[in-house]
Amino acid sequence: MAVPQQEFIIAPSVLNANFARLGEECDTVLAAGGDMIHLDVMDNHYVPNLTVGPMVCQALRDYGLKAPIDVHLMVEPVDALIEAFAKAGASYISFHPDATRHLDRSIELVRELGCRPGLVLNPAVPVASIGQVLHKLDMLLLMSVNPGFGGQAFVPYVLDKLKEARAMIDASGHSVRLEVDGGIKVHNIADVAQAGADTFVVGSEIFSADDYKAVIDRLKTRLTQV
Ligand SMILES: O=C(CO)[C@H](O)[C@H](O)COP(=O)(O)O
Repeated sequence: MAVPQQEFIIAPSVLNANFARLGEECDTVLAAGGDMIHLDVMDNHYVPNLTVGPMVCQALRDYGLKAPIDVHLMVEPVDALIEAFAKAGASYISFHPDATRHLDRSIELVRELGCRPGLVLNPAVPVASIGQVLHKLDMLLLMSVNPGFGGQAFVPYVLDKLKEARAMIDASGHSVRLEVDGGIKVHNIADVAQAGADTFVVGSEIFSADDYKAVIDRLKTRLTQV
């Protein structure tokens, strides 16, 4: 049974935000039309960069952030940080299958802790590799850059992976969001949506602009044309 196309969601990645005033940056980007905050957690081990831990997620909740927080764990191993981010107010918690020894158990852990589980596939990892656990997910995130840094160019072959993932999700009959992350811009978001994505992580395109609302309006206008 096919699942109808879900509404489009823009998830601004705060990787390129001004971390000295992160709470205000989140307020501004949400007021500008962002739907949820995407938080990139990097450990200088799974990826060659180091960002934030659960304290920052908790600080955003304490600051008053009500929007969903979409946590992308680029860490290895994952289970201890799944627990810490669940306690710190994460909404979605997504991680990479190759960062845990017990994939099914880690997915269950996210669910047991009251969060929405997601899996993240790097560009070269086949979509079919997570077929057995697709029904357990709320999110499948396809990386369209090699993870670790904002501002990289979209990897073109991920368009075909999105089509494959969309077909797999629709055929499964389960409601799984199909998120894409890396190199999403005004000029390519429509093609990426056409390929099947419904949730778009956008970092530098928004945070390098003076007017976040103008960029998000342009992204959403492109989506209305799909
Ligand atoms: O996860 C990421 C990198 O690992 C970032 O979320 C992603 O790259 C978004 O930034 P941009 O839109 O600038 O590509």
